[in-house]
Amino acid sequence: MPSRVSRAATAASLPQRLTSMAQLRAACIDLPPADSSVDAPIAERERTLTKPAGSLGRLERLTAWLGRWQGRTSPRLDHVRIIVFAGNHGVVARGVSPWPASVTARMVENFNAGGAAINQIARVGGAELRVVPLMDLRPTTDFTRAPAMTETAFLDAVTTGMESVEEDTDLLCLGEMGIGNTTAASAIAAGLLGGHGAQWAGRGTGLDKAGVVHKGSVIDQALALHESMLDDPLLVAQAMGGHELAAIMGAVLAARWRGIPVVLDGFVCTAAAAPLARMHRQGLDHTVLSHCSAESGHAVLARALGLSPLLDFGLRLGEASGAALVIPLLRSAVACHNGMATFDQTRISSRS
Ligand SMILES: Cc1cc2ncn([C@H]3O[C@H](COP(=O)(O)O)[C@@H](O)[C@H]3O)c2cc1C
Ligand SMILES: O=C(O)c1cccnc1
Repeated sequence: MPSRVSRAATAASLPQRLTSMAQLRAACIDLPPADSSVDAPIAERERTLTKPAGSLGRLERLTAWLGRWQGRTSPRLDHVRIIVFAGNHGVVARGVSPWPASVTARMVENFNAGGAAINQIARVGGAELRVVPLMDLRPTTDFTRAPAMTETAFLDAVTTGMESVEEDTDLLCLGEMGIGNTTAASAIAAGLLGGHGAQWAGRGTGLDKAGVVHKGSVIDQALALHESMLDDPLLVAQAMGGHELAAIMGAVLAARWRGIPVVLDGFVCTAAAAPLARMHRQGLDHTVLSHCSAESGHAVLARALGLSPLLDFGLRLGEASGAALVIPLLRSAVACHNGMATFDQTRISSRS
């Protein structure tokens, strides 16, 4: 049975540190598949458990998903890790967020002091939380004037994301903090999927109607400036993304190579990972989407990527808060699969 051992062997072909776009491109295209040998044993055990067949609905599908990406017939959630990547955005100078860029650093302090929403939800989910600030929170270039990142800065950020994924992780929940990053996320979505800024711009942290219109026009300026890059998903991420978004992409990619299932957070996190789905049709198959964000555009983006959100709670925070919120659901799925009695162990049978 292909197991964690052979997966460790494939991980060796993911470069430790990216030094060229060609290397990154190859890692995005030549992806390891799921371990489908665990599908039959998991389905077989599911059939024997003391419940009507299929009655745990999506929980059963989540168990099967965890098993095939972990390469385990009995999926485990012993080491659940949350990473929040933080970065700043030059495009904030264009007035696209009601909050100043300095809030990014203040929120990193808040995460480290345990005072943010994600700290509370992570504790409830029994998950370890790590916060990774990118480039000492130096902002990207305003992408209405030039590419957000040089190739080197982009590859460094992707590499940091890759390096942040610890090998012994059973489930990785990803999120971000970065004032202005809903503008970057909208620009990436527009760059990858088409459409004008107005179709992708949302309220973010609380813009009014006029603010959203302005944000849409800022995105249109970026799309016009970087038009020649729009047919290359990685260049879209470099030109209009951000450091923390590139790191999320790197972490999702590294998790794929290391046999680690991933929970994506809201609109920003989904947009950050989206280039991987454009590089490879199954590029996000090892991920689930925690929720549908209230940020307009997320439902459309999720549908276009073939992701079906687990929750619809009106969340619009980021910070991996939605991703962390579904950890108890996944723990419940695994607990049922691994812990329930089988019909053979009980006196329950389908005939009287
Ligand atoms: C206090 C505070 C805490 C946050 N936690 C996440 N975000 C969220 O809001 C930001 C994106 O929204 P925009 O593009 O409108 O700036 C990101 O940092 C995101 O994680 C926050 C925003 C604020 C203000
Ligand atoms: O859905 C998100 O990721 C989101 C929405 C609003 C603000 N920050 C993040």
